[in-house]
Amino acid sequence: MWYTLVGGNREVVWGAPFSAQAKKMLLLGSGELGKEVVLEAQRLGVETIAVDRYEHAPAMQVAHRSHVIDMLDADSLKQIIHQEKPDLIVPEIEAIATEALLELEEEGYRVVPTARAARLTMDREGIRRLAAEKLGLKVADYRFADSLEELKKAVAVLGTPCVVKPIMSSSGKGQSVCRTEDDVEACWNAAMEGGRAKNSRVIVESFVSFESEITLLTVRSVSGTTFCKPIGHIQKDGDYVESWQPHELSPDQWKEAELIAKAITDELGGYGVFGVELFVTKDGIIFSEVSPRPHDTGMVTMITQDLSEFALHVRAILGLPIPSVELLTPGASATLKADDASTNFTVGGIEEALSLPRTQVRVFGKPETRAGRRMAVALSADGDLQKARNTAKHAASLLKVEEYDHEQ
Ligand SMILES: Nc1ncnc2c1ncn2[C@@H]1O[C@H](COP(=O)(O)OP(=O)(O)OP(=O)(O)O)[C@@H](O)[C@H]1O
Ligand SMILES: NCC(=O)N[C@@H]1O[C@H](COP(=O)([O-])[O-])[C@@H](O)[C@H]1O
Ligand SMILES: [Mg+2]
Repeated sequence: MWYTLVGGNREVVWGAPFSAQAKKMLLLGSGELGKEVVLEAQRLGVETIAVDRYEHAPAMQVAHRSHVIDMLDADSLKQIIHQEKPDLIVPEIEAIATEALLELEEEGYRVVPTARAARLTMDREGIRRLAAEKLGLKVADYRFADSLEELKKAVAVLGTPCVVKPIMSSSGKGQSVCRTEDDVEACWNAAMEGGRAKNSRVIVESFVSFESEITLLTVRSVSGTTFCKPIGHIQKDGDYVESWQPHELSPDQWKEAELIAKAITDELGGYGVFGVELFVTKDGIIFSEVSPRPHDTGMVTMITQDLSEFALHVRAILGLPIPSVELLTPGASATLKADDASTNFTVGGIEEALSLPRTQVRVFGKPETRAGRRMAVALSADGDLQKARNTAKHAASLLKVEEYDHEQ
């Protein structure tokens, strides 16, 4: 190994990709968020390896190389890590055999932000018990259930409406609102069909009537803890459709939100971006969940901040300083989702969307659609936040996923 040390530390010196001195970053999960992480890592000359459960995932299309494995299988995960020997293992989704990450960390591998954080946030039970029972953060009342019978009992205790979610899922998959006791069975079935892992445990939460919901991006780096301006968002069927930054909070709300975000991220530890999801209610701020990685609603930072959440994540995990984060303009994002499953489709309307002022699009390049699958996002900036939101929504509405017609 060869190092130049000019007042820096060894960890932040690296050679060219593919060389023996390269800094190697391996992503577990290669969706739209990972794609941006890879691009930012490459800007700093890092060698990138993308891993996911299917071929041609978005981050694989921009990484130096890729592997397709079952990331829920501990042996496959360990095998690929031992083969690649990355300097950094970067979980990009929850559904990973996190017990393998704990072992790999013991062996000396660096897991971002830590293997324990990946473990605790991989299922809703770990993070919920930590937040509510260890840290005493305000959360919606909750119960866990392993069968339809247990779910019926839990709903009877919590009352309706309540929200039923598989303990391991994301982007709202398998989540449903139980409005009356007659809905319980349908909610149970939805959770069994929609969860990411073969696990029949669910969480049921009292429904929170929030005024708004926000993501507080919190960055832990060598420079300390930094908060981005709050991101407001709207979710449909448990998945985000629109986000904007900044979301106005009163000074008291801001203070409470920061305290919660600091408490949970300090507890999880390590370096990186965390997406702290909070409900803003008349009676204060309620903790919902946290991603120990960039957040989908945070894609808006690609147009609002000097350093996007992806650039921040990469800097933080590489041990580089983050002296400040600037919000350059108010802005908004809106998503394009597919209506049906297809392997033979086109994404159109890009020209029309880009004819709107201060608007950009990101087309993720996913090889297949599914009903409700996020395929692209529109980003708009404007000094007037409401205008930015309207433009982003308009741009997203112009984007279309269509079945490819051979006859045309
Ligand atoms: N207890 C609740 N009360 C009211 N709304 C809720 C509750 N839990 C979840 N929601 C709504 O559903 C959305 C998704 O829930 P949650 O974040 O728990 O799911 P997720 O599948 O982890 O989503 P993601 O992966 O996108 O963060 C929330 O942002 C919120 O809009
Ligand atoms: N809310 C979490 C989230 O947005 N995660 C992002 O979606 C991808 C999975 O998408 P897919 O289900 O379309 O493959 C993940 O890989 C990640 O980039
Ligand atoms: Mg969420």
